Amino acid sequence: MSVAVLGSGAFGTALAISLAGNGPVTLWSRNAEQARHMQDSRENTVRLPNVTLPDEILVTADIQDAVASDVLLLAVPMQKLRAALMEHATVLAGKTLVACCKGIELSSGLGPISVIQQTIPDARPALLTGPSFADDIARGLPTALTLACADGDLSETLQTELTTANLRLYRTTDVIGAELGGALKNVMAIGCGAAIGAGLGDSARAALMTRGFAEMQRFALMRGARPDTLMGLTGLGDLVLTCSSELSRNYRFGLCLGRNRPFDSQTTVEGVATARAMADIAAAEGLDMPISATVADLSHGTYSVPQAIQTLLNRPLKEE
Ligand SMILES: NC(=O)C1=CN([C@@H]2O[C@H](COP(=O)(O)OP(=O)(O)OC[C@H]3O[C@@H](n4cnc5c(N)ncnc54)[C@H](O)[C@@H]3O)[C@@H](O)[C@H]2O)C=CC1
Ligand SMILES: O=C(CO)COP(=O)(O)O
Repeated sequence: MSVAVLGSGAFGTALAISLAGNGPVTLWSRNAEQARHMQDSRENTVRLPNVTLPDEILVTADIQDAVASDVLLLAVPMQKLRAALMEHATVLAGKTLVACCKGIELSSGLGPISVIQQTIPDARPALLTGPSFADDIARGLPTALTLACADGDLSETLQTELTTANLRLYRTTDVIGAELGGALKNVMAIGCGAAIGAGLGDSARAALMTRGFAEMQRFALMRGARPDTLMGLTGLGDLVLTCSSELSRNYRFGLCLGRNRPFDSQTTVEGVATARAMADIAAAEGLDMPISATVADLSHGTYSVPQAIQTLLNRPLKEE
């Protein structure tokens, strides 16, 4: 089964490198100059520097090269997924499309699988998610991920085909749970980064992770996820990783908020839009999600860090 990756950012490049151990991989970039540079220099100097691209990777800006493959991995940010799909809707029709993004689309409140279903109705959608830094994958370090697909047979095929020497895939048919585990942990990572950045300490971070996880589960159950899915790699696993490592961009964004320092606006921080989407949906559904709402206000500049702390500490006392 041949594989192509659409999107040559940090994650797309890392996945292509790992998959190259299984055979030829096509890595598609929307930027022709960048594709040429990567193909010649054998490096993604912008998003994943200091890692050599194996010879098995063809980097191209020609979408026809990519859609010749059996499976297409979509490694673009969540808020860009719909535009990317719509731009190439004709050639993506009927394809197996594996979203690799983590987030909720702000304009629709939908996750990646639903966005694929809306834009390419006859595609076969799946999702690859879970705790993994692009840098770790690219360097060949061991990583375990979740492959989610509502079609059990396709799920097994993709699990086999996309497992590599350092990527171990677990499968699930709970696509809603898998989508939300990956999306919502980014919101909590921002909150934890802000707490550490503001000097609130590790105990505060543990409280935010635990109560944040309760919000993630509440939200996921409301949207129809299976109760145990978020206990796995896509929920708890990814929450632990991103709330405790400075390799996480969401966590680093939070650190900057907590320290009242600027953050590079070119860096992908999925949790900002997802926090807003999550807080808005929760409010509409009457769901109690104080940490998510606070992170949304903090990320969008409505709250200062001291205001956020006061808001959370002054809430009425309740049972755990
Ligand atoms: N970097 C990481 O360690 C991991 C990232 N992810 C997820 O992967 C997704 C992508 O993240 P990164 O690759 O890290 O981001 P990135 O910022 O490094 O790269 C994003 C890429 O998407 C491309 N892109 C943006 N809009 C596009 C469009 N309309 N059409 C085609 N290409 C477009 C950009 O040119 C860029 O190459 C995110 O949802 C992220 O949460 C998941 C796991 C790990
Ligand atoms: O999703 C990730 C790790 O699983 C990457 O996290 P960031 O997007 O915060 O860097």
